[in-house]
Amino acid sequence: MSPSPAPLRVAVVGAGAMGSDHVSRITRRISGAEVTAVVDPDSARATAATALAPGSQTYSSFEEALDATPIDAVIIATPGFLHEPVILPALERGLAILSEKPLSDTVESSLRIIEAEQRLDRPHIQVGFMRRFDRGYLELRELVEKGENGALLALHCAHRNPSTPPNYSESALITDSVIHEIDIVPFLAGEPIVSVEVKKPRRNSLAPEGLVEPQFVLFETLSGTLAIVEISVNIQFGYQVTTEAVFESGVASIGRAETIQVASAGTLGQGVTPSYKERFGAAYDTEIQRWVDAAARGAIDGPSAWDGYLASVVADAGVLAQSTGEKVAVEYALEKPAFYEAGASLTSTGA
Ligand SMILES: NC(=O)C1=CN([C@@H]2O[C@H](COP(=O)(O)OP(=O)(O)OC[C@H]3O[C@@H](n4cnc5c(N)ncnc54)[C@H](O)[C@@H]3O)[C@@H](O)[C@H]2O)C=CC1
Ligand SMILES: O=C1[C@@H](O)[C@H](O)[C@@H](O)[C@H](O)[C@H]1O
Repeated sequence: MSPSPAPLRVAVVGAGAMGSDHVSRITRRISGAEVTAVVDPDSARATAATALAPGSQTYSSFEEALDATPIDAVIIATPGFLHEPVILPALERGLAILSEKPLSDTVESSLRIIEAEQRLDRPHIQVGFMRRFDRGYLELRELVEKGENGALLALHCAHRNPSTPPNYSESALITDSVIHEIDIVPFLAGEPIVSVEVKKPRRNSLAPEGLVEPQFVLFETLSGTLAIVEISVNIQFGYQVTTEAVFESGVASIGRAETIQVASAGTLGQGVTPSYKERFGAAYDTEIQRWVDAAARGAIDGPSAWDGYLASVVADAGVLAQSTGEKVAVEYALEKPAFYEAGASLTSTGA
């Protein structure tokens, strides 16, 4: 029997909500990888996360970790505007990279990242659009592809968070939250988003002062499928992400039955997941396992930096639509480079 390959040595950069969740995931549920470095300038957070991964060390910067210990791969879980300063040195060293969504906070930064990546021999960056690994979304996409119910006409999407973290701004509704629908709508429809419009109903008085939400974001795809997204981020009751798809001869819905339904004492009840960690727990596990397995063979297996770039272009248009109230056309300045075509089983969105 040949010996099993050495585990992938992973640095997790950013040990907040998502980073510490990934540390725990890799340690407990993922095979073929181990967390060897946790990077966070907040030493209490770094220390708490290393406690989840026996043998890992804390570092206050990515550079310090790179100098101190061998690293094969990096998970980037800092706020979006801090992804590029980690991605660029990681690319220079040829590391496998899992960047949490968004790829970066601006189109310009996303462009710099894809330019730098294309200097390498193949894609190294996978973006954390985990919905592409969620069973419900995958089944819905299969239904669209089979075409048995006719063409996909429309998507009703609800994206509901119980509350917002500090410093959550109006543009974050698009760049931090709806960015998931910006990725998943083309994934389901098989074609790119071409316009975006934002409408604002009566404001939720439970939202922090100055935050105007909920909002309704209307996307149109190339052949005219409409996706309407309700984004509510202080809805209190729990975390809920649902989609109803309207076909020519049928409807399909996902996301309403993540927990057991109980009929008792004259009521029919069902729990609601408290956060994204429970709602998408299985999807994150699959995403990270497939990223690790792909890294071992020198590949990615999921949304690429190109998908991250496309999402940043749509998000930009969405933020403009928030302020103008007008329909904004999405202009993609680049054609998809051949570099991003090869071996990308989950990356094709037709753009
Ligand atoms: N895929 C998903 O469903 C989710 C993805 N995310 C994404 O994960 C990323 C992190 O978000 P959260 O964990 O919610 O944020 P967070 O605020 O909880 O954690 C961010 C951490 O980064 C650390 N940090 C700041 N500067 C740093 C630096 N230079 N080097 C290393 N660490 C640094 C902070 O001290 C903090 O501990 C974001 O990109 C976010 O969009 C977040 C939640 C869910
Ligand atoms: O990515 C996530 C958060 O950053 C974002 O703030 C939430 O709105 C999303 O539901 C969650 O999946």
